Amino acid sequence: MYTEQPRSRPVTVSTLRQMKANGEKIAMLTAYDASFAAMMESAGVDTVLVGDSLGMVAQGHDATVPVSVDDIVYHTQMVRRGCRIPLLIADMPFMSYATVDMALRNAARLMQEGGAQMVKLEGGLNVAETVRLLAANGVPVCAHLGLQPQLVHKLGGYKVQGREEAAARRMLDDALALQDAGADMVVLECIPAELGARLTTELDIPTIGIGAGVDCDGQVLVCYDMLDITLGKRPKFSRNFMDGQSGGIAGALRAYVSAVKAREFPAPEHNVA
Ligand SMILES: Nc1nc(=O)c2c([nH]1)NC[C@@H]1CN(c3ccc(C(=O)N[C@@H](CCC(=O)O)C(=O)O)cc3)CN21
Ligand SMILES: CC(C)C(=O)C(=O)O
Ligand SMILES: [Mg+2]
Repeated sequence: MYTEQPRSRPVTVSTLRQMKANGEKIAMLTAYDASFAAMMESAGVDTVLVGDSLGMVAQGHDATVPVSVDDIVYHTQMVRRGCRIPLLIADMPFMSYATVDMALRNAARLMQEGGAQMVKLEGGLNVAETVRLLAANGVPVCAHLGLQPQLVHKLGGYKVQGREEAAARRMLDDALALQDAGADMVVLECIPAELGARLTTELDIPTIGIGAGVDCDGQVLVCYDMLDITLGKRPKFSRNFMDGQSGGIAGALRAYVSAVKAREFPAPEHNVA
């Protein structure tokens, strides 16, 4: 069991860099309201993401596409009131960074109105210039490669990415371009574990995996999946942390943090390819 003392100081971008350097795994979860955020803080979660997955698990849509900037601002405000220690990241929704001007304006809203400390956006080379301008304006940025759920209507479904060597190489180029543009972190979603390991070795910035193998610098899950309250099917890469422990939701959150820190999650059965 993870028995470190709870943190007394807020997690920053440099804390996360230091964790990568020290080989301490980063535990991230999504949160959409103050109560869950507070429980995550108590459980030792390092960083909390107000994900656009809220469009699916909270709003009941079958994609993240309908989520608006107003929605993310509203949920980020709620999460902000629940926790002070974890680094607070807000997803930029579909079409909210279609132009650099829009990206700057909407990132400003997530930080100034929502209280986010970092914004996350999906894409590779196509968003590198956007990332560069955000970074130049003091906006910490988390990139998001592999499966990009906002592209579901182009992809035709939620599928594993980077299986072929050519696609893996393109993803590596994308990741290096994003890092060069000033990204502080990158989420890797639904890719072979070997590719997650390769990207983690090649990059100086921390990698956070979701269905990307145990060798990423950290892990993230949609909290509804790990608490087994997801509407419909839970992705194969998730695990029900309510199982095998008697501490309720607080226990499940602690079990997740502990399993990530101990490299026990994800296990080979959670690998996607
Ligand atoms: N509840 C929930 N969990 C998530 O992880 C999540 C969301 N919602 N919404 C936004 C995106 C969409 N994501 C998804 C959604 C579905 C699969 C999925 O069904 N994957 C298949 C394997 C993929 C394949 O067939 O190649 C699976 O069985 O897990 C994966 C990621 C990840 N994110
Ligand atoms: C699954 C994570 C990485 C995400 O982007 C979300 O929750 O929206
Ligand atoms: Mg998202």
